[in-house]
Amino acid sequence: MLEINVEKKLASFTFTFNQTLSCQGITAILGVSGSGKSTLINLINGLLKPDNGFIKLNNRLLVDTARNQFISAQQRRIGTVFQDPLLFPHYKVIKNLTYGMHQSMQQRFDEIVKVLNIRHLLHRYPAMLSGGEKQRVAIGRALLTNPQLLLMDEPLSALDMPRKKELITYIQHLVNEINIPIIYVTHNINEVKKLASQVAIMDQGSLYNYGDTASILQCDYLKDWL
Ligand SMILES: Nc1ncnc2c1ncn2[C@@H]1O[C@H](COP(=O)(O)OP(=O)(O)OP(=O)(O)O)[C@@H](O)[C@H]1O
Repeated sequence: MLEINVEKKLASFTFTFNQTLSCQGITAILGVSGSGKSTLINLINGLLKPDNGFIKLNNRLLVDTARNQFISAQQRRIGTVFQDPLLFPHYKVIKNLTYGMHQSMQQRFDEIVKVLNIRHLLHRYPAMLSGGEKQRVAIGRALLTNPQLLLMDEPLSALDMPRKKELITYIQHLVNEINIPIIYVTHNINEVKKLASQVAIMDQGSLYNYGDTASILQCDYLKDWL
């Protein structure tokens, strides 16, 4: 469970978000460009500090401005997968995967490599991978840090349509087989339909609506998106 009650002044508005996310399966954060989706992700993973408020993950305080408490990004036990996979170019895939691996994940290495279908890539350098393969390695690297929560910020946006479809299948496997809660940022409603159990709609820096996918897809706001 992720409890969020934060404010942050941005260039064109003050970002506000006050909602507890159950984090069962995949929670999509949906909104147009500039609505504050990445700001939310970066407040959760500790790359940004709120001006006011708190965030708690499974009852663990990550930040609380009233108590002057701020847990660093490295200590949050949250993995983030960005639009750009950002692998170390001079390390082979295997070293990219094991670089920040948590000790407890050694016995799950094979399982994660299998789910993401990256075993045949382990001894290649990132330059020898396609965009979709790089993104699968980036997801594997994030999972091997043993996070309690995985954040994905538009992970498909740099990929062509066949690769998008392929990666969606792998993300679905993660939820079923690795059993990790995922917060998934997108402005693509088809990705929401395929992946998400819950959806939060962001609009001009505020939470517009939050609920299970079937009911949120009915809301007036999304009429023009369908
Ligand atoms: N560090 C910052 N300081 C001030 N303003 C910011 C900062 N980061 C983003 N903004 C502004 O805040 C607003 C929300 O940006 P954000 O990147 O969170 O939106 P987004 O929904 O993720 O957009 P996109 O889909 O284009 O990535 C934008 O108007 C942006 O210009």
